[in-house]
Amino acid sequence: MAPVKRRVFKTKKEMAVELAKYTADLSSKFCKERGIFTVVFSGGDLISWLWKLLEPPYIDSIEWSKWHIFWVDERVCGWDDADSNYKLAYDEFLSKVPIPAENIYAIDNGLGAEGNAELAAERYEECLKDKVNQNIIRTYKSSGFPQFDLQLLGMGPDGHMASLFPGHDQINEKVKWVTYITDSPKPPSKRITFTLTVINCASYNVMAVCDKEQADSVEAALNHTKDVPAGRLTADDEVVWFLDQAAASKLPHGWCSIL
Ligand SMILES: O=C(O)[C@H](O)[C@@H](O)[C@H](O)[C@H](O)COP(=O)(O)O
Repeated sequence: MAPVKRRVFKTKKEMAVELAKYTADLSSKFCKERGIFTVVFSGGDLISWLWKLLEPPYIDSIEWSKWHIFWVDERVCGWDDADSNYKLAYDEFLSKVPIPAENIYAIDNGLGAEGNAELAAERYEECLKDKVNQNIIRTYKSSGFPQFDLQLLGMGPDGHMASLFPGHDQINEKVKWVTYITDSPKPPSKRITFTLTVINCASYNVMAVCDKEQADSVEAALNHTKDVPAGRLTADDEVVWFLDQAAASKLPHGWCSIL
């Protein structure tokens, strides 16, 4: 199994600087190896921690035209809705980098606006299958499941990741690539989400978490003291938890290096 690493930073700023370096290094590796870099975003605070990529040297050196963007989860709404993860990423990040519009794979706008979670999940899974057939997304070994190069994830205070919530059944889905929830404890209630199998097939998984509200769940996930969805995160090559000191504050002393 891939190693699970933890990196703890004094400030969110230091974390963002290292997160940018980590992402840029992987971009350069995959662009060189395959000429394509598949990146999966989550919603929440994660997007705001990508600001360093928008500055030199990264803004000028990253091969943006080779990036392909997907979402690990999305709220079931239209693209212009204030809840939309696509809108958040577009406004704060995607509108500021030259990634071709055709390389950005958002939820179906019409189904989102209609609030049709089930069909929106099916349509997003079809989109992923299409990109596998076009060799844009790789597949994981012989499983046929999609394998993304890098997923940038966040975790809620209850230990959820993507839209896989504690005590909800979506985490047990083994066949589908994308599923849906209509009673999400975190608003809005309707969401689509990658399944755990798909999430764990990724080559590199980053879990970025800040603030003390998440500290108990960080401890539970990393020490496996309680079964929270984020505690089940693995990857093919590497999982790295990027934490600020507050989020890491419940971990045993000396367990993490403070950078
Ligand atoms: O659509 C969403 O709400 C997100 O994708 C969700 O899974 C998020 O990553 C976590 O809830 C952490 O969110 P925060 O970073 O805002 O705490």
